Amino acid sequence: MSTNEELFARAQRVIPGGVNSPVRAFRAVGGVPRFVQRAQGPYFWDAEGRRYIDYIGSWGPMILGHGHPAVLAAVQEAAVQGFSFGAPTEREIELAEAILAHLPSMDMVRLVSSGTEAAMSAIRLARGATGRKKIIKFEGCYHGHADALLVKAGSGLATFGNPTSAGVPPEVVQDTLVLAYNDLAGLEQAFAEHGAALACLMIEPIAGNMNFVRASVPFVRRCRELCTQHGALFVFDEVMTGFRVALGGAQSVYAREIPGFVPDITVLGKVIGGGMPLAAFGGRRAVMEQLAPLGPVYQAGTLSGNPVATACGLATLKEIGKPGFYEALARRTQALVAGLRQVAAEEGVPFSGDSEGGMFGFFLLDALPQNYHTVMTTDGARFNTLFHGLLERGVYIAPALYEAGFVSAAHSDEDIAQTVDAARAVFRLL
Ligand SMILES: Cc1ncc(COP(=O)(O)O)c(CN[C@@H](CN)CCC(=O)O)c1O
Repeated sequence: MSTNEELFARAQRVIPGGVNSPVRAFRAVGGVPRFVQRAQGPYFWDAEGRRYIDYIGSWGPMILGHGHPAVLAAVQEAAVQGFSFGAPTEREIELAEAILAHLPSMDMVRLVSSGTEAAMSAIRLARGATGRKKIIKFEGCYHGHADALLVKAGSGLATFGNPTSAGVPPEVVQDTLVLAYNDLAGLEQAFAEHGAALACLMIEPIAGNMNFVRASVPFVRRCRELCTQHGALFVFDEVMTGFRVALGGAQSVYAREIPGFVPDITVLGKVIGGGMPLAAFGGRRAVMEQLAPLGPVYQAGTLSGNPVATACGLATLKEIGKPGFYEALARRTQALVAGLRQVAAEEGVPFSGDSEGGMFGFFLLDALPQNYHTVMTTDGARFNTLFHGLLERGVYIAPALYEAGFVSAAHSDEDIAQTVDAARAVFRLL
């Protein structure tokens, strides 16, 4: 049996950074990544046989926990029928219908293989449907690694972006405007100056890539109003929040406060694939029918709507659609955050936390941040001590202070209690 350290050394010889996605390398927190051997329910076991309570769950997809029997059976059955055809299947229709049943803002949906692909395609669709080039995104929101979205704020926030990655030519992001999250004044200014040229505004409604920051209701309402007024499409990136915070996604949470609220395009991923490579984007029929083969906006994918992935997603959606699922999940997630808040207070550690459905976040700050700048005032060294202290005690949270956490239906009250006890011991060290 190889140790995590041996596997990491071997991995780094053949895979850049030893990982296939950067956050897995523990570079923000230091130390050696845990190589997962197997997972079941709320747990995974690493290469050295150690068990962890898993609060990442593949960054959101594993809402049922690992190895749910009904999902496993559906995947096994689909695999026997065939891995991939490059031809239409009934199951893709079933999954599309299941998604649309819960998201009344969408008349049609296109299945793809990753959130990046879905977000990238949504941008192209918005540009094709409006005939406009400029887009708005927000600092701290992550929409995958498509070139036009790897951008940080320009010199002044309300200026067009600069690439955040080598290999992205400045001209590719020159039409991307990066604004401050929850900043109404900046939003008004951007639309006043650029409204007629805007194809879309894309936002993470609850920003899980800033740990857990909610767009305020007034801010979402104003985004909706300004997009409508200026003819720009309002794109909700619900790759993380879709079917995670509620059966109707974050858009259903905002619709409770903003009567009749709907985005124009929704980007989905993670939960709808149940842990397999599957994502989607959808919206009103008039917009979606701009897509090839019907319309002029090209978009394609060899493994789009993959028969095994769609079986996994369908079985997952069937389970989470059962009565009481989200109420129970939200209760347990709230209990986790409340427990952490309690022990942080007992140990005198600054703490603020929030959750919606099965998604949560917390900050070693006295108050919940409203934007990226405030999130990044967190004491990184203190977070890293917390991260490793929990890891040593068998609790696996995100290896970065700007990432969210996820509770599954498989996490028990005992798992939550064990996590809070571990946190109490670590808070004592901070
Ligand atoms: C709101 C949102 N939109 C798009 C994406 C990109 O999805 P993927 O291409 O990684 O499937 C993501 C991906 N989330 C990260 C977690 N912060 C995935 C983890 C990783 O990059 O390894 C997302 O959170």
